[in-house]
Amino acid sequence: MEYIKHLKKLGETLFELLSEALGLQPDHLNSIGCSKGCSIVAHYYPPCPQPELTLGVRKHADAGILTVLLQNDIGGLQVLHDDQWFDVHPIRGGLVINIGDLLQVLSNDKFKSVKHRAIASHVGPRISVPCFFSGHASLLDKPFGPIKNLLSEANPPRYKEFLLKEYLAKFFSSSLDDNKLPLDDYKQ
Ligand SMILES: O=C(O)CCC(=O)C(=O)O
Ligand SMILES: [Fe+2]
Repeated sequence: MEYIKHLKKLGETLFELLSEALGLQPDHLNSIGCSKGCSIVAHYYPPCPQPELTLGVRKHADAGILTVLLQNDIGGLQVLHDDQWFDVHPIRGGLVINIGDLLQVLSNDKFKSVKHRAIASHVGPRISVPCFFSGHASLLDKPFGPIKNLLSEANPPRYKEFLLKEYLAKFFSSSLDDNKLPLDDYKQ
């Protein structure tokens, strides 16, 4: 599909920029497989007669590395900042880029994953199409943790190394209980 081809190119460019922002060589994040493993999901939120009683998608941060989200013009996506929810107003032709938990780990907390949710609405349908970059499949079996070039005595690792397949299993079995996040087990 044409859109996927463009997404892959966009992903590579974003990871180049993010590498530079971390003070790394521009190809660093691409070279460790960050722009691979891209999966696309389509959400369809029908109009809701009682939106105050429910949510479209509950509060969460994306489990992967980076998310590129396309949405139609209905709106409903909100991000949490300083304990307040802010609407992410749709911009025609615009894409929303979200940092995921795994980029938070790779960057040793320099980049923070963003908590977000989708609220329900009387109007609709709302359609959103996130593309999740979760990394090359070969990353699944190797120890995963903050990028070593970023670490120093002044910037010690904030996470111990873990296996991605264990982390992903934890993420997908996590409950609605917000008090414990899948990454908490690896913080140090
Ligand atoms: O529908 C949206 O805008 C958000 C969907 C989402 O957060 C997700 O699929 O992870
Ligand atoms: Fe999400």
